[in-house]
Amino acid sequence: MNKIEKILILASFGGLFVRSYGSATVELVAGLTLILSFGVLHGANDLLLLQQFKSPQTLGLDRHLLMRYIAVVVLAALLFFWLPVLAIISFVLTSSYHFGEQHSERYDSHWKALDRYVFRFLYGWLLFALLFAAHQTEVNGVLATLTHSNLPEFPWKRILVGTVVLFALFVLWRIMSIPGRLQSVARDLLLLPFFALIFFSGSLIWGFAVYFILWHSIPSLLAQVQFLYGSSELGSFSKYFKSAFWYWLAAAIGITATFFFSSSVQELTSFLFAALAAITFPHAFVMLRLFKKSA
Ligand SMILES: CC1=C(/C=C/C(C)=C/C=C/C(C)=C/C=C/C=C(C)/C=C/C=C(C)/C=C/C2=C(C)CCCC2(C)C)C(C)(C)CCC1
Repeated sequence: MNKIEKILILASFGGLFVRSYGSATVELVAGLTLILSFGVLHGANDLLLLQQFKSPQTLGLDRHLLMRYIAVVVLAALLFFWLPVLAIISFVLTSSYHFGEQHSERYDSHWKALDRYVFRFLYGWLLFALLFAAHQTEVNGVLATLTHSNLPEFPWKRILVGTVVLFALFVLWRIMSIPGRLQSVARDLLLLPFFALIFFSGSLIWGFAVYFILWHSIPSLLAQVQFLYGSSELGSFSKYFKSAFWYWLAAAIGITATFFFSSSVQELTSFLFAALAAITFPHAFVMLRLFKKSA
C-alpha cells in the first residue's frame, strides 16, 4: 500500500467519524460540498485531456471540441427528460465501468482485454450494489422521482447477494486460477468490506461522497495531473486548477441551481444524480481514453 492509499484510508475513517458525531444535516452539507468541489473538479479538465490526445502541441481552446462536449452533456440531460428509464440504466452501467476502471491501474498490461473489461465492470457494479443495498428505500425513492413513475420496489439486498456470487465466481475462475493475478487485485478485494462499512454506516449522500471523492476523484485527479504535466508536484496541481477553473465553476453553479427546485432531500438527491449523469457520459469517455493511453 503506498503513501496516498494510507492517507485515503485514514481520511475514510475520518468520514466514519463524521457519521458517528455529526448530524444528518452536517453529513448532507459536507457531502454536497465535497461532490461540488473535488468531485466536479476531477472532470473539469476533460477538454484539455481531449486536446492532448488529439494534438499535444495545440495551445488555446479547440471550439469544436467544446461544442461537441456540450452537445453530449445536453443530449444526456434530454435523455433524462424523455427516456428516464433508459437514461438511468445507461448512467449506472457507464458509471459501474468508470468506477471499476479507477481501481485497475496496476493489472492492465498482463491481463486479457475481456477479463479486464469484465473485472472493471463487475467491481464497479458491486460497489453500486453495496451502496443501493445499504439504502434500499431511499434509492428506490430516488429512482421513482427520476422516472416520474411507480417502478417496482427493487430488492437491492437480494441483487447484492447475486452480484457477490457472480463476482466471486469470476474471481475464482479468471483470477485465482491464473498465476500472479490475485496479487494485483488483492488490495481492491480487501477494500470491499471497508467500502461496505462506509456505505452501511452513513447516509446515502455521505457514503457516496466519501467513496466518490476519496477513492475515485482524488486518484483520478492524481492520474490526470501526472498525464498532463508529467509530475505530481504542487505547481502541477495549481496549473491543473487554473485551466479547469471556469469549467468547474460553470458545472458547480449548474448543479447547485438544480437544488433550488427541490423541496425535499429525496428530490435534491435525484437532481444531484441527474446533473452528475449529464456530465458523466463525456467524462467517462475521456477517462477511457486516458487509461488506454497510460496502459
Ligand atoms: C469540460 C466542460 C464542462 C465541465 C465538465 C465537468 C465539470 C465534468 C465533470 C464530470 C464529473 C463530475 C463526473 C462525475 C461522475 C459521477 C459519477 C460517475 C456518478 C455516478 C453515480 C451514480 C450512478 C448514482 C446512482 C444512484 C445512487 C447512488 C442513488 C440513487 C439512485 C441512483 C441510481 C441515481 C462544461 C460542462 C462546464 C462545459 C463544457 C466543457
